[in-house]
Amino acid sequence: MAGEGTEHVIRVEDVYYEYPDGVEALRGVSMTVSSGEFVAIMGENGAGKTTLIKHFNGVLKPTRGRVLIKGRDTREHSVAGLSRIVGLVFQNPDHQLFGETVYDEVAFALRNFNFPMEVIERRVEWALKMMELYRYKDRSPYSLSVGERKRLAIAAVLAYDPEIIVLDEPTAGQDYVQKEKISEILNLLRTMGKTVVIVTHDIEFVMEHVDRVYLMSEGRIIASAPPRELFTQQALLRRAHLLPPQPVRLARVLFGERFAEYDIYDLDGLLDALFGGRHGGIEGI
Ligand SMILES: Nc1ncnc2c1ncn2[C@@H]1O[C@H](COP(=O)(O)OP(=O)(O)OP(=O)(O)O)[C@@H](O)[C@H]1O
Repeated sequence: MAGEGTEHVIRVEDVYYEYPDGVEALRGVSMTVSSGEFVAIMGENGAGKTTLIKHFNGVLKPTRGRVLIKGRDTREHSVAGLSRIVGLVFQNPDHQLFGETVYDEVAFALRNFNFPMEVIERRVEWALKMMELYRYKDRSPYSLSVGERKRLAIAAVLAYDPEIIVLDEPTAGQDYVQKEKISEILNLLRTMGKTVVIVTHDIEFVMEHVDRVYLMSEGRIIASAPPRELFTQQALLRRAHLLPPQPVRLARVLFGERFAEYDIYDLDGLLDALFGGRHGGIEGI
């Protein structure tokens, strides 16, 4: 986790955003993300999560308030310039497919950012292999499945190596094996010192990967806390239409009032409480 005094690479200051048709999607949002931090933004459908992250590369500019990316006010910088620092993978991968082939798709940003040819080749091959798409490199992106297209959009961002990576619903539509793959990528990004923001409804994924959760509801941030603190607070979760992780819910049923005495946030914690460490861990299940 990034320590105190670490540089805030994302700083959102009292931001309001109103869509042209009058929908007020953000209502006074303030938040920060430190360098190297992994943060999740969670909340009910329509809470404003996607609207918020679209402010990080300047696709949307605040109606009121300001967004600073590494100190740069997004209103004074181009989307292209900000995108070099912030790689954003949209919820719907089709919104960011441009290339005729899978290879071109990943090479697109690298060419735009004028990387040398040999670097482009190396990076594209690396990113496609990471996302297990290399064998499709000559195919049209539109011939891929939805899950594969999502991984292609992630590969395209990984390839040009931005400092901040923002993923909108990365695990949606991915099977168990590919979800593990995305987990591996996140672990790798952590060792590389990247800053990562994930928008997701996937509580288990959040428990595994993030340092801090910003909980949103109706265009506002209603809480900011490490996942373990947040996921035991039922009233807050209910406001954001989230359920605690299943092991936490089961532990409440099993242990009632004594629940708080145990260290239960995931399945391993529950198994420890039940069997005192005499179990094979969740891998055996
Ligand atoms: N282009 C748009 N024009 C008008 N209103 C919009 C537009 N995009 C989003 N909204 C509205 O803004 C609000 C916030 O939407 P947003 O997509 O940011 O929510 P979200 O938290 O990402 O939701 P979800 O979990 O469903 O993806 C919603 O009321 C939505 O209907």
